Amino acid sequence: MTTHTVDLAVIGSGSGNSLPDERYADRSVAIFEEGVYGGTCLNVGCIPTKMFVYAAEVAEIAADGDRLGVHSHVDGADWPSIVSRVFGRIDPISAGGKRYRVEDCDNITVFDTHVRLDGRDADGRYRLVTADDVILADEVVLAAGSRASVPAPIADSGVRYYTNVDVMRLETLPQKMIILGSGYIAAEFAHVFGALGTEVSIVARGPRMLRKLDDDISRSFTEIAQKRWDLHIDTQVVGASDLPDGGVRVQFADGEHLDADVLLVATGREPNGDRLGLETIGLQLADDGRVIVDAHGRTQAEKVWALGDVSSPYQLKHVANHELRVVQENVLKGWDATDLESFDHRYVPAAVFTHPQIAMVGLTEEQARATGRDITVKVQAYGDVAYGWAMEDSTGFCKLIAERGTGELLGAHIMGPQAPTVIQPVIQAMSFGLHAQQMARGQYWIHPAMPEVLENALLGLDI
Ligand SMILES: Cc1cc2nc3c(=O)[nH]c(=O)nc-3n(C[C@H](O)[C@H](O)[C@H](O)COP(=O)(O)OP(=O)(O)OC[C@H]3O[C@@H](n4cnc5c(N)ncnc54)[C@H](O)[C@@H]3O)c2cc1C
Ligand SMILES: NC(=O)c1ccc[n+]([C@@H]2O[C@H](COP(=O)([O-])OP(=O)(O)OC[C@H]3O[C@@H](n4cnc5c(N)ncnc54)[C@H](O)[C@@H]3O)[C@@H](O)[C@H]2O)c1
Repeated sequence: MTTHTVDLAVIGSGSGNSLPDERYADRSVAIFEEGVYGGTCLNVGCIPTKMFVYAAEVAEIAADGDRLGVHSHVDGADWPSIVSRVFGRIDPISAGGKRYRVEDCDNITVFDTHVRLDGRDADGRYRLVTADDVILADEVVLAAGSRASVPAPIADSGVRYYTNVDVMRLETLPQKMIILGSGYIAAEFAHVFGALGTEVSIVARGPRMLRKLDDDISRSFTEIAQKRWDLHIDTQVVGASDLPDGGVRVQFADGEHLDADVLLVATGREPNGDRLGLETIGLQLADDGRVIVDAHGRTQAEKVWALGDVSSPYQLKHVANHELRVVQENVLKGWDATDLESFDHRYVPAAVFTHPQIAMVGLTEEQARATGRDITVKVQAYGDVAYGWAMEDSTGFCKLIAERGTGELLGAHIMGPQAPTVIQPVIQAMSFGLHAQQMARGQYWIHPAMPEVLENALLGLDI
């Protein structure tokens, strides 16, 4: 065992990798990464999925051409070439990021291994232990992310299953895929594989897909999903077995089963705090497994900070990055500084890059009603504004929720083409306190562009 002493230890190279910027040049820093350098978003999350999503989108548009008088069709997808294009672009970014830290940053040491905490030494420094090294650190940042959670009937069955980590590197496009789960990851991969030619079955334990979203979105999306994919709702999985042809069988509680070439598990993600030895420094986890932090990113152990999926209520990259910026400032200011920066979780937006695309910010209608405030709701169809009408869109809509009287915007939920882009002005309005009337009439809206769906929704609110 070799012992090293550093000022700061960072566990996780996702958002954590960005922490030591030039202002940290006079501090010695250890970065620990047990997986691929750069973390989930870059390697197995946001970035590769959206590269596949874009390819799927191109296939969708081509397949839809005839409806508009453009004779186009999809001859099939060259899956191996898509995979090699996607990872041919991503893998060098990961390798380059690691090389930069190892070769160009004199104050930084990268340990490419699992690490866990092991109490404190006699001087109060934190002990971090790997298979070969002991690292003593004055300060620690937990940025260890989350991992796919696999339900017991699948984990215990011993079948070969895939998660976001390996499904994007399949050698061939499966003919049939079962996706277990009906949240973000299920909706995005169903779109990707379905559009590229796989027969997709989705197994949802509840009555609808995307159940955490606003009811109108969840209900409408489920109706669309039922037409596009083989959707099994209210279905409990009790086991699984390998088939002689290399496929997999998933067994349901009602005695029915489904067979496919590939099983993708997309049933939520659990924070990695349980694998960090936090009990040795007196830290307990919240009931949902998150590391508990205050508004400044401080845990209950002095000079141990946390950010991103390991501690955040939002498992989103833009939130992990925001929390990183807050903790980055705060570590420089010092644990007891009176002017620490705070996390801003007031208006966290999110998007599901499925088909049609979905985006939201603020409260759902149900949550808004539960506040007891007098609310007004407007649902504006894409097809009733010029560009949506030109596209002959028949399913898209924008739902706005505001307070009657003040016009304060409380929530926005959009399903339709470019929803994650169309929603951005509402995020801005809510973040800067712009109310519905000012937002609708205090600016021009380019005609006939898609955001007119937002303008019309604002004007339709009964304030
Ligand atoms: C398929 C998928 C698609 C997604 N798409 C989007 C999207 O479109 N938009 C969006 O906003 N979010 C998306 N997300 C969520 C987003 O990827 C995460 O919220 C974000 O990456 C979390 O960043 P992080 O830095 O907290 O953790 P991570 O990026 O997961 O980094 C943590 C790192 O810590 C390492 N680690 C953990 N424990 C240890 C240990 N004990 N020792 C050493 N190393 C350790 C891990 O190997 C990991 O690399 C997606 C997630 C998935 C799975
Ligand atoms: N576009 C994006 O921003 C994006 C994309 C993908 C993932 N993510 C992030 O990653 C997180 C994880 O994604 P996800 O889709 O795995 O989680 P999710 O929370 O969105 O959905 C989990 C799904 O699994 C189901 N489920 C949970 N336990 C189950 C069990 N035991 N048996 C059967 N079904 C079960 C739930 O009912 C739900 O449908 C998301 O919450 C999101 O924060 C974001």
